[in-house]
Amino acid sequence: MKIFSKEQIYEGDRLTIKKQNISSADLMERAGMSLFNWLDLRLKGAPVPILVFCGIGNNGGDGLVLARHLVTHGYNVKTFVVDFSDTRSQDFLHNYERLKETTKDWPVSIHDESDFPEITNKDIIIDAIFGVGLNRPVADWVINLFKYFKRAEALTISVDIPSGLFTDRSPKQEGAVVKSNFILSFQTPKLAFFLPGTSKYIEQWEALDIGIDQEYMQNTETVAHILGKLDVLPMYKQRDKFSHKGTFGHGLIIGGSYGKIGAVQLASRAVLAAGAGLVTAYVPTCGYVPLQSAFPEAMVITDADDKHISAINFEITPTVIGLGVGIGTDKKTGDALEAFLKTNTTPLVLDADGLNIISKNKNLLVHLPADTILTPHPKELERLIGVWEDDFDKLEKTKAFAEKYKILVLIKGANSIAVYQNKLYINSTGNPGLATGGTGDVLTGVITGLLAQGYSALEATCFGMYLHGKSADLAVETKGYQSLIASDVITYLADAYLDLFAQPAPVAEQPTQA
Ligand SMILES: NC(=O)C1=CN([C@@H]2O[C@H](COP(=O)(O)OP(=O)(O)OC[C@H]3O[C@@H](n4cnc5c(N)ncnc54)[C@H](OP(=O)(O)O)[C@@H]3O)[C@@H](O)[C@H]2O)[C@@H](O)CC1
Ligand SMILES: Nc1ncnc2c1ncn2[C@@H]1O[C@H](COP(=O)(O)OP(=O)(O)O)[C@@H](O)[C@H]1O
Ligand SMILES: [K+]
Repeated sequence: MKIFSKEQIYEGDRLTIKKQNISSADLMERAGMSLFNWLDLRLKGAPVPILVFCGIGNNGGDGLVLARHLVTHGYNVKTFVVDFSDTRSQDFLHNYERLKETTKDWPVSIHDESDFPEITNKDIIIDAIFGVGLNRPVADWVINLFKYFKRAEALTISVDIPSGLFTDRSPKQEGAVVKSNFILSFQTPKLAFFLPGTSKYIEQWEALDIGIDQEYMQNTETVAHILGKLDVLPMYKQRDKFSHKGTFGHGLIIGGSYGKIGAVQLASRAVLAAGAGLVTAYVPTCGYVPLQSAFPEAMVITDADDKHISAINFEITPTVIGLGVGIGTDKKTGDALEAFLKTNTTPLVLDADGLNIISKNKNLLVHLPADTILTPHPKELERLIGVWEDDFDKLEKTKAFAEKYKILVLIKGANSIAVYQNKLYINSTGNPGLATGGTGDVLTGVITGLLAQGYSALEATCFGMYLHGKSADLAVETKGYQSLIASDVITYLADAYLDLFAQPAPVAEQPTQA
């Protein structure tokens, strides 16, 4: 699913108005109506107090349309105008008048803290104060209103975007954003919903279709995408009846050091579980017995050194190499990696200490083959690209870094983001059960295994992080968040694959009356 920028959203509105020969007020009516339908379906006329807080722009206008429909359908509504500026939008004014014509209960203006109304935890707050038009820091008294909402512990539903959230930067002040329980976002979610610094203001979101021009939606290229099942399904490669293990490539995992051989075992098992035909592990000698005993499907090549990789030499011809899991940062290993990277041309996935070694010797970056995949968690990323101001800045810096070296960077996190050719691919699967040692090693293995089968770097990364997260989502159903361990993510990969083609369960038939 595409994530449109603020400029693209405004352009979509403009084009829709033109092509469908409607007014901007008509489009606002649709937006407000879609909010009403969503609420009405759930509330079914319940007399719960609904407090609609409107700004003075078009987000506020949407709130006024919603308020009007709630009034005409007999809901218990109170409307407030948060007067943060004198410049009201045309469509706000139009709907302000319409609401006044509909009810004697006119909107109440809020100018400062003394005007804050009483709110209880039984009420519903509709937050239609700021939308995507927010372009400067919010005034202190309005931030106090956001905090007042939070203290009230009422169910809070935001229109389009939680008020206070920018579309292109993080708010400077903690608490300067409405803490939403649910966001009803027009047509497309916003990038801020998925970034670690701003996602804390969001519990759930849903995109409401307001009939923005389909051709525009389809043909417009966006920087960011959120990856769901429908996005990764077309990447899936079917197996030919006459295929054999050679068809699916040979993954080589280079890594491990004394005490960290398990990382290589996890990554190598994941290579095969993702579907590669063969896997070989390249480890220090101490890894030989544990790997051969615990994992009979793998072939093992050992380094001359017992505890650390000291030279990377092998006679096989792997399709792809996954390098770095458990490898450590011993000086010998650093030298071995440098010598290897200067001659290697095989496609590469780099993770963990493999990345940390490169961070200390950035001259090595120019030796990475094009489309090398780097899989840093945020701390590893910082060592590679330096510090950033906020998540948006981090993404810009990562884009520039990936472009400079013609590589792909997968930033791991609750919503992992792949950065490639100036585009962002945001994963939608996964859960906090993955916050346990070794799950990153499994991810490296999955991506290596997919590359081995002929998936492109972008496909292997997107499909790999989707499957990895999906596997964890399915695993927690029986393992729970706390007990999930990295090996489970490998076990449940099978279910993640099967789930790609699972049909939705049929709606249970209603028993017919005799
Ligand atoms: N075609 C349509 O009608 C549709 C519209 N849609 C809806 O429109 C929403 C965007 O509306 P919007 O552009 O009017 O901006 P909105 O977010 O309401 O802000 C209002 C104004 O406040 C100002 N301002 C900004 N920051 C400020 C600050 N810190 N403190 C004080 N003032 C500040 C700034 O104006 P400025 O003062 O800069 O001139 C800004 O313009 C979108 O989210 C969606 O809900 C949908 O219904 C689809 C169809
Ligand atoms: N809260 C979370 N929600 C979803 N995924 C998570 C969460 N925490 C961690 N992950 C995922 O788990 C993996 C952890 O990787 P990493 O930090 O490298 O761990 P390790 O080095 O122990 O293998 C990444 O794929 C990351 O995206
Ligand atoms: K809002």
